[in-house]
Amino acid sequence: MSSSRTITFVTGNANKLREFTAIISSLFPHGQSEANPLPFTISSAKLDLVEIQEKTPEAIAADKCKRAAELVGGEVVTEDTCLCFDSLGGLPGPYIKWFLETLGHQGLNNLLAAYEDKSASALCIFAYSAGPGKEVRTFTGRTKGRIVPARGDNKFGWDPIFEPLSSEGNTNGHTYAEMDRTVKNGLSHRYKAVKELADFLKTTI
Ligand SMILES: O=c1nc[nH]c2c1ncn2[C@H]1C[C@H](O)[C@@H](COP(=O)(O)OP(=O)(O)OP(=O)(O)O)O1
Ligand SMILES: [Mg+2]
Repeated sequence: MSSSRTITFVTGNANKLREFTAIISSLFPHGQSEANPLPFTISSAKLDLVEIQEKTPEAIAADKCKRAAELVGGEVVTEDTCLCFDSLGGLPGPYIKWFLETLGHQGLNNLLAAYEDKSASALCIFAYSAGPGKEVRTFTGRTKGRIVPARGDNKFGWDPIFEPLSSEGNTNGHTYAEMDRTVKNGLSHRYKAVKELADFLKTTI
């Protein structure tokens, strides 16, 4: 496949795009050339797509991807991130964006004040479609951790309040926000989902 193949990542979130680009490049180390390690070009479209209200994140992700393919008229990926609190039966889940915007880091901690169990998981679902009307595939990654009072740089969403379990990798007890980018990008929910996506894309080259 020539490098004219373009996959468009449709997202309104610049941080997601930055992490996705870093992670997927690391997963195609022997692509076209050192300068362009990917066997396709990643482009991005900064569109804030409507997200339907559904219980399963896969259903939300698949619907968003289907509409992205129609808008772009070609090969697309979209991504949905959930933050699931075990004590709350998985909520806020796909609605974390609005909970974070409204409550902030302290308010999210407060939601768990009544519970001893602060465990949570970060869930990432990438969805891929080859084009308008084509089947949507989803790829899921989950990293387990717990919700803590904010620590580290406040640069990306709920990173300061999510401390991955030490069993997830070389965490040093750090929150996502306290980690070097390369450490987060080696153990994150996003890394695991992009790994699945990359394994699939390798079968399409
Ligand atoms: O690794 C992450 N570390 C910290 N926070 C994160 C991460 N990944 C997503 N987030 C935040 C962004 C948004 O507040 C919510 C997910 O909502 P979500 O709809 O998937 O993202 P979005 O609307 O910002 O971008 P998009 O246009 O791709 O839907 O969690
Ligand atoms: Mg969104």
